[in-house]
Amino acid sequence: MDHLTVVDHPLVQHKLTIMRDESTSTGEFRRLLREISQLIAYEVTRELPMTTKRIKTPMVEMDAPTLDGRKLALVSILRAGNGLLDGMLELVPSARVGFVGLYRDEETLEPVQYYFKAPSELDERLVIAVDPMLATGNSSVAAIDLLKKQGAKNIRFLCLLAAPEGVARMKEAHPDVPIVTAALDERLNEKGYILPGLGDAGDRMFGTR
Ligand SMILES: O=P(O)(O)OC[C@H]1O[C@H](OP(=O)(O)OP(=O)(O)O)[C@H](O)[C@@H]1O
Ligand SMILES: O=c1cc[nH]c(=O)[nH]1
Ligand SMILES: [Mg+2]
Repeated sequence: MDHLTVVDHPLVQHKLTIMRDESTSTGEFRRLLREISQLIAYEVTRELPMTTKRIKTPMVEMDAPTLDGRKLALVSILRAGNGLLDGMLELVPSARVGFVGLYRDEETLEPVQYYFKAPSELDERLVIAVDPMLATGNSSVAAIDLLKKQGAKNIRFLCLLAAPEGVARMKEAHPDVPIVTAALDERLNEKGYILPGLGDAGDRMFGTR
């Protein structure tokens, strides 16, 4: 997989435009994030290993394709990652789920960790870390550091918006982790927010601030 994949599907781009619009309500924002997550999930899971199993249709027996290997692990970077997680779990209900609790210190833009819980046997699973925003990349780099420390070897990062600064930081720290996003935006502002962006994803999802 390429280091950066931008999912330019018309439905993704249409929904993203509504999410960016400041007049979109919290409920609508959350619903759209869930919908988009399923469309991006399609891309990030495209190369899952397959095998076949013998089944009987009402007509004949056949060797039918089925997913191979360990159940995949979805890891949500709290809080905003949960918006992507919910949609992906509807698509892959058997996935194991982990959580990395991080928030960005507003002054230093450094991540502050408050929680970590990962599924077992991470080294044998495809691990998909999800967070809508890749801004400086400090949070995603820290989350992936933790996942690697826990044994994860095959990791992908799924987001909604990426800034060039965050993509470069991820490429430097974790060149083995492909990024799948709905859009690559222009840049960060002086406070580390993505431009044009959509504002604070967590606040828009949960109606805080
Ligand atoms: O790439 P970075 O510069 O690290 O910024 C991105 C992080 O910022 C946001 O989280 P935030 O800290 O606002 O926490 P929240 O999800 O709890 O609102 C976002 O969901 C990412 O985790
Ligand atoms: O633009 C940004 C940057 C970081 N976190 C957000 O929620 N939005
Ligand atoms: Mg936030």
